[in-house]
Amino acid sequence: MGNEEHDIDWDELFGSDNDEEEEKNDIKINIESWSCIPGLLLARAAISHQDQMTLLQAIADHRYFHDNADQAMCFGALPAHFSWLETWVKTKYPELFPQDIVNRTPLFDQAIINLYHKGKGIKSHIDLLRFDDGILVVSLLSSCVMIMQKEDHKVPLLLRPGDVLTLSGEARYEWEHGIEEQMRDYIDGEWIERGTRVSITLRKLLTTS
Ligand SMILES: O=C(O)CCC(=O)C(=O)O
Ligand SMILES: [Fe+2]
Repeated sequence: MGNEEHDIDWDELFGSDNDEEEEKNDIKINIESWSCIPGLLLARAAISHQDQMTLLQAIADHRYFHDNADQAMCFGALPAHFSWLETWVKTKYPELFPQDIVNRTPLFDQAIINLYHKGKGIKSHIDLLRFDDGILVVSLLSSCVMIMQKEDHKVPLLLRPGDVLTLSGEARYEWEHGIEEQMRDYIDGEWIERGTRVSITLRKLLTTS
């Protein structure tokens, strides 16, 4: 009997410090990058389901999309329901930006909340140069395919609810990003039906001194 007790693998039952290490590594494995687009990173399923719901609830409570608007903006100190994302990046996902960006304070002082009804998109563009380097996009509610484009080189990215996309350097300044107007997206041999999508884009205005 006593011997059996010694056979129990307590680490397997209750986890060990090593498991915690592995979990941390898992998070890093979930960040995708594209060698052809330096500065583009995609943290998969980075926002918990609960945090996604809390963000959506805040967006509903603050009536960002009142009067049929499909876009709203916040400037200056971000409201608490978005500003936690700054601490979240700095503490949980600092590798999403180069160090000089992640260390700046504030990391972001502008938010755009976009509502895409099914089938809607956004024209291919590079974000205005009055915004600094380092842009973060949270996807909520529905998947869609975003197209990264530089000259005739197009790279499709599947964005799912809870994914966090970051753009810096080449990805921010040299590649356009856009979302086609279509009801469904074809990617990796699969059709993915669109629904209503909400995104939160966080940026930092350039300081003009
Ligand atoms: O909705 C998105 O995923 C991107 C939004 C965007 O590119 C922008 O507002 O500049
Ligand atoms: Fe953009």
